[in-house]
Amino acid sequence: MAREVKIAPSILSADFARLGEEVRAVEAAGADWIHVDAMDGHFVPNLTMGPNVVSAIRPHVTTFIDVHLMIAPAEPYLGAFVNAGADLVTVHAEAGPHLHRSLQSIREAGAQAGVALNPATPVSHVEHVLDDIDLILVMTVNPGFGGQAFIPAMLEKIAAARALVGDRPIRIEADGGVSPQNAGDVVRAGADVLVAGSAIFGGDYAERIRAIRQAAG
Ligand SMILES: O=C(CO)[C@H](O)[C@H](O)COP(=O)(O)O
Ligand SMILES: [Fe+2]
Repeated sequence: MAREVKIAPSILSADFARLGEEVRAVEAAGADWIHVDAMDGHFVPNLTMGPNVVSAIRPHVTTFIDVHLMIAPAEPYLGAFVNAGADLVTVHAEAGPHLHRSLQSIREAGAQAGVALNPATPVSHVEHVLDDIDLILVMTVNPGFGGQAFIPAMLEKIAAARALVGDRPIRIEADGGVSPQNAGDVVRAGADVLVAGSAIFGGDYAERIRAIRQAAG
């Protein structure tokens, strides 16, 4: 089945002092989604943004907003991220014992639900929640920072995630170190959403998005 590949610039690498302008610019440059990385300084060793940043950027774009929560516990904040304007909220499988409950809360609040897997977490962790998710986010770096090198062993994991979902309408998102150099391999392995932060921000956004899309095939 041919899948339309979505390019999702991560605003982790944007200029935080000009976020409204930055999201408008990547939307105009051809971004399909906007990826928002929320980090809590506990689940990952970095602090970034919360629901107030999502509500601040929401009026600037019509683009689908994809929120990646690297926070534990996530449960108390799920409704706030959806109410702020997230179209999809992804929680980490490693972030707490009640993954199914978190996924139900996201959908009940009105957004699509995703599960993220750290590099060492097997895809079998989502086997029993496949009816409750819209996306599997395969971390292709260790979560916490932009600008890290893609972990090649994650190509096999993307393929395992694709095989696991079968015919279900579940997207597979690759997040971390994605660039024109590896986008082709990542899509051939089975991903259909490509997150890219450092490979897009800091240059000509349209040109960089086009290069990733072209490499994705
Ligand atoms: O979730 C993330 C880090 O935890 C980011 O989305 C990811 O790292 C994107 O940035 P880059 O493309 O620069 O790797
Ligand atoms: Fe992310």
